[in-house]
Amino acid sequence: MATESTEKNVLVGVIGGSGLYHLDNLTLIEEVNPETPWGYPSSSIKICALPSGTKVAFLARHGNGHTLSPSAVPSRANIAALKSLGIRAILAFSAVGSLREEIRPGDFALPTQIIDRTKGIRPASFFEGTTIVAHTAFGDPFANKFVHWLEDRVRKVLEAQGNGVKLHTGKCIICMEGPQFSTRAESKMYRMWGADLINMSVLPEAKLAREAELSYALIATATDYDSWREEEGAVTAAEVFKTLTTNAETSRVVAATILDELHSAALEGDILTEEVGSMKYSIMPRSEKQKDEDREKLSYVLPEYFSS
Ligand SMILES: CSC[C@H]1O[C@H](OP(=O)(O)O)[C@H](O)[C@@H]1O
Ligand SMILES: Nc1ncnc2[nH]cnc12
Repeated sequence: MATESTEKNVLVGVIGGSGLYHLDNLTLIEEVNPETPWGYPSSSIKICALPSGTKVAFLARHGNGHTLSPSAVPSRANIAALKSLGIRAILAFSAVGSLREEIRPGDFALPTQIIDRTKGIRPASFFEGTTIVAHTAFGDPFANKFVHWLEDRVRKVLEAQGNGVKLHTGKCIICMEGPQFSTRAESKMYRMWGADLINMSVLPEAKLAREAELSYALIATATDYDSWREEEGAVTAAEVFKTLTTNAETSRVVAATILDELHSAALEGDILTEEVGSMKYSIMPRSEKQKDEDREKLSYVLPEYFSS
């Protein structure tokens, strides 16, 4: 399926979260809406050109017009559709709550760890429902080299902007089911567990990107302090919305500054090859009990292993 890729030469996909429904300074080339074996993505994917001519793909996680709740985001279709376009790296954005005093609303963070508090209602594997079993390594849930590559670049952009937005690195994000926010007790418990940030969207997105052998990193943009601060009101959507617009503007500046270089890095393959080949020993060996139709389905995301 990665055949369209080199023709289109779109190597970097951006997933926009709450508040981030488009990027700046892009010329729309075409909108595509691939039907994958897991259905259609959240919205059509916009293939756009940066001022340099470099192409990137943009997908709004909750759909255009934010019609999909976090539990209803068709993450398998999203990741499969991006892979089918030839994407190698996904830069995802997310509005998150902060579980630490020093991560202030308006700050950005690059998490390196995840705690899963989703409730098992989101399909979280391409192998689910097939006769093929795979156990994907997920100890380092984000693409280490990619995250490291982003650190200096994102920090520089934020410093140059001069609005005092800080970048926090090496943080742990907890992904809850939602759509309701956490109770105060849960919020405090997550802090005790060592979580620094909270959202409702990084899973199963990150797991599926890894299964599809795509490099995935998340820029977490803090909107609130969740509900752990004794003297303060618990988080509300109204509070989140207050910071969402400014965070989205800053995210667009970050994207506009780094996407060209990210495309070059993906082309050269130096930082974004870590995940390629990672599924080779995760998939149980071929057996006659595996159904051909399942192999065919999986060839959409992993043609390297399942194309006959
Ligand atoms: C709008 S508040 C909760 C909502 O915001 C985040 O969305 P995203 O990660 O797509 O930016 C969070 O994960 C929740 O889905
Ligand atoms: N406090 C919070 N909890 C979960 N997801 C969020 N997204 C933004 N703020 C959040």
